[in-house]
Amino acid sequence: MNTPVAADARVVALVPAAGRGVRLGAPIPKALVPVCGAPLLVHAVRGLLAAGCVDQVVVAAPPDMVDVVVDALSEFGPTVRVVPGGEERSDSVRLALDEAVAVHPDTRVVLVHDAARCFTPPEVIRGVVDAVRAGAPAVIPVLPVADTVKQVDSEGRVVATPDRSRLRVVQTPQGFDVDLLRRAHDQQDAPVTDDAGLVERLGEPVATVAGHPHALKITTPFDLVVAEALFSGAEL
Ligand SMILES: Nc1ccn([C@@H]2O[C@H](COP(=O)(O)OP(=O)(O)OP(=O)(O)O)[C@@H](O)[C@H]2O)c(=O)n1
Ligand SMILES: C[C@](O)(CO)[C@H](O)COP(=O)(O)O
Repeated sequence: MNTPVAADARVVALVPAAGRGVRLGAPIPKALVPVCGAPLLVHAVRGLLAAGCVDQVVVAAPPDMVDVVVDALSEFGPTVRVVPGGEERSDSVRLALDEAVAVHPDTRVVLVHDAARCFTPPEVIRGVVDAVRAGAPAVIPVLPVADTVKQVDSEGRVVATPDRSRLRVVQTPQGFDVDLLRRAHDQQDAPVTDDAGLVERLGEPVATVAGHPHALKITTPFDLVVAEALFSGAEL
């Protein structure tokens, strides 16, 4: 554990939103696709700020659509900055981190939150921030696995059945001590699907807190239907 972070230390949320959304198959980048009356990205930023523990948001936008994203987020004013994203998700995170640290060198806690998890409940966001503030250098929200999971080989043949009680599904936001996240990204040597994965490669501990089914990642058209059904009546 690190020393607890001062209660007034700056918390910045990085929002990678530069993906194309190939699996969703929409004609525009996924972060700009409307759901429940607003683009995914707008819901995601609104949710972060509504949690009451995030001081600044830095969004990584599709590089050819920075102006459109700035426009879509204009309601939030200077609390939200937009930078061009990169080729891979981790590139987008690194570029947003560069911006956050350049603009606010006093940042201590960094969240990394998928635009695609746009209905993440505030208690999940607060749970992650509280755990980092308490001294955990890396924190991820997780859910237990409901199905049996098999490991297969390249031909699709089952090679193992991992013990389900030790498996977790990982969500965002993932929270980090800023220096650890910087170090993890500076030393990235192979592709990775989440930021905690980079921290694990450094041999540093990653703590877990409770995730929530509503923090689902909108990935496919089915997920969009689920999100509309779950949240269209909600006050967003
Ligand atoms: N180069 C990239 C790729 C992804 N992301 C972001 O990372 C988050 C999680 O990625 P995912 O849900 O896989 O989005 P896409 O990469 O857009 O989806 P797909 O893989 O279907 O194209 C999304 O908010 C996405 O916008 C990003 O900022 N930069
Ligand atoms: C970061 C993440 O949401 C944790 O589950 C996930 O790994 C992102 O994966 P994607 O393929 O970039 O959506």
